[in-house]
Order: sequence, then structure tokens, then C-alpha cells
Amino acid sequence: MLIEEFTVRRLKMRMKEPFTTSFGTLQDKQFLLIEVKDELGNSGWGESVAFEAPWYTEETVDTNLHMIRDFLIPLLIGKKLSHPDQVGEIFSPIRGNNMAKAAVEGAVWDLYAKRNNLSLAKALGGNRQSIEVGISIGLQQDLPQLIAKVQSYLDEGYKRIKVKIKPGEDIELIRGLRASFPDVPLMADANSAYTLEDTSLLKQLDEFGLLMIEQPLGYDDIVDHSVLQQELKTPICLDESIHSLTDARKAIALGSTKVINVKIGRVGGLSEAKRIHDYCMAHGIPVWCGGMLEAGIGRAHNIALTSLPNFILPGDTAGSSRYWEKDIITPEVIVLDGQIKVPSTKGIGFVPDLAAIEEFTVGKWHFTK
Ligand SMILES: O=C(O)CCC(=O)C1=CC=C[C@@H](O)[C@@H]1C(=O)O
Ligand SMILES: [Mg+2]
Repeated sequence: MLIEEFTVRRLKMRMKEPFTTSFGTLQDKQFLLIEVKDELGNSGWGESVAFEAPWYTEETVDTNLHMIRDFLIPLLIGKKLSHPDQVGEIFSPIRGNNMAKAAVEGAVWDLYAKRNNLSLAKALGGNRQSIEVGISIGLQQDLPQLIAKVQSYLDEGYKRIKVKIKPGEDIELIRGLRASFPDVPLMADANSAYTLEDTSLLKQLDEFGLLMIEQPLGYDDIVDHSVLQQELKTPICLDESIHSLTDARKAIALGSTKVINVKIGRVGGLSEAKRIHDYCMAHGIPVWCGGMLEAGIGRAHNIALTSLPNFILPGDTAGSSRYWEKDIITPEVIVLDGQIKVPSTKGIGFVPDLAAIEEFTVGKWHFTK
């Protein structure tokens, strides 16, 4: 596989409704799409999950653009690769910048799968024909609005409900939800809004039978989470803290986490995501695939990854219509009774809609060897 050329596009898409977390609110999303071409004219596509502001990790659309244009593409252009695992090796001298690396590596994985006439799921070693999906609901104006939203998504068949919590919108919010939905599979994502000082408050969550509490403490912490897990019955799920297999190994060894939210962009790409999946499977730690409000290309990569066997909990990969009036792939991602069919066609299994992509493109750069 000769890496002949790249096209980097910056897209701007407006989400159907704002998404609010303990960090803030997002509705107009800008992100990068990476297209890579080989010597046969095959195209592979990847999507960066970095936001415009550094509130989830330190990466942004602009830092990604800088890294991809000035460092990552120059390392790959003109190279002959036999497997996408080589991309991470070639990028290893570059510190951090996992979302930038993952966007480029994801495009190479799609290209590799297409060249070998394999679905991306199969190329990764996944066998699931369909995946169970949940829904992540941002902070709402009030409890009645949240209850109405939860009901509407349950009616659509979603198998798991994830809500956001933050100081002042936590115990009573969950109590109110449980009063309306005593048995629904329910989890809360705190996005690092608490500290160990809040241990007694967080212990109150134990009465509600949550599947897990996601990232209650510091975004880069593993040690304090191990102290907190000893106090909680509710399993802790780490998201922001886990950037690599090494982080996952340490968190599991310390007892900091009982579940891991695997996000391709956060861990630097599909190869590392698969290594984390395999390690967690060997150590009895279930994983699920988190979301980053992706458009269709990123959604397609998440679906392929979730076809691996240890993705046993419903993830955040909801359907395209949850986010976008019009997505950038055909067909769009459809959820039927809380399930998404894993494409068996080659590569990501969805066709980039070039007209829609052009419509949303606000910047475009081309690189050849
Ligand atoms: O993509 C989705 O539907 C889930 C989005 C989501 O829950 C998140 C996206 C990005 C940062 C956070 O707010 C949160 C998360 O931590 O999982
Ligand atoms: Mg999270």
C-alpha cells in the first residue's frame, strides 16, 4: 500500500440541538476529515474528534491541523506500508496529539480494508453482525425535560441511557430519573467535575443501581480514582484518563476502573484501541465505545471497532439523525430497536457523500509526494 496523497478538509456542521456537559455547550461543530489515496486510486477516510476548544483534552481542531499538515502527513507521504499498525510506529516519535494521529491512522485503516476487500470490522478482527447502542444525553434545562428526552429515546429502542452530572445537578437528578425509570440501564458521566472531597456525595449514587459512573475525578487522574473506587459500590468507568494501553494497564492494576470507555481519537487510533480491547478482555474488564459527537465517518469507525467481542456494554454510537439534519455518508447510520447493523461491505462500509462534504467544507488542503 503506497501512500500517495492526502486531502485534509475542515468541516462545519450544525448539530440538531446543543449538547451541554459540565464543561459547556456545543452546537456548531468544526472538525477535520482526512482522505488518503494509494497508488491504485483507492480512498480511505478518517475523522478527527478534536473540538474547537481544549475542554475535553488539550487538542483542538487547530492543533490537529498543525500536527497533521506539518508533522504527520510528511512522515507518511510516499511510504509503502503493509499494515496500518505501522502508522502508530511511524508516529511514535511525535509526543501526544492522539486525536490528530487517530484521524490519519483511521484513514489508512479504511484504505487497507478496502484494498484487501475486507470490512473494517473484519480487518480489526470483529465478528459481530450488529451492535447494541445507547444514547448520551447532555445536561437539560430541568428534570421534566430530561425525563421527556429519556422517554423519547427509550421509545426509539436505545438500550442504555447516559446522562451528564455535575455538582448541584447530580443526586436529585438521578433520584428523579430513577423514580420515572426504575429499571432502565442508566449511567452518569461527570466529566471530571468532582474531587475526592466529594466522596460522601458520590457514595449517595450507590443507592440508584447505576451501571457505572464515568470519569468522576480529574481528567488525567488514575490514583485518586483508585481511592474513590474503594469507597463506591458503583463501578467507575474511566474515559479522559486513558490515553494508551499503558494507562489502561496501570488503571486496572491500581483498581481505579472496572469499565473503560474506549474512544479511538483519545487513544491515538484503531491499532491502540484494539490493543486496549484485547488487554481488557484478558483481564476481565468490559469496554464500550464512547462518542465524540462524530459525523458519519467517525461514527462508521466506532461501529467497526464495537464489533470486537469485549465491547459488551452498549456504547454512545447513536444514529446520524440524533445529531445531524444531513450526515456526510450514505446510507446514514440507522438505529433499529437499539441496534446498528455492522456493514459487511469493504472498508468503513458507508460511502462518503462528497456533495454534502463539499457543502460543509470551510477549508481544504491537498498533499502529494
Ligand atoms: O457522541 C455522543 O453522543 C456522546 C458524546 C459525549 O457523551 C461526550 C463527548 C465529548 C465529551 C463529553 O462531553 C462526553 C464524554 O465524555 O463521553
Ligand atoms: Mg465521558
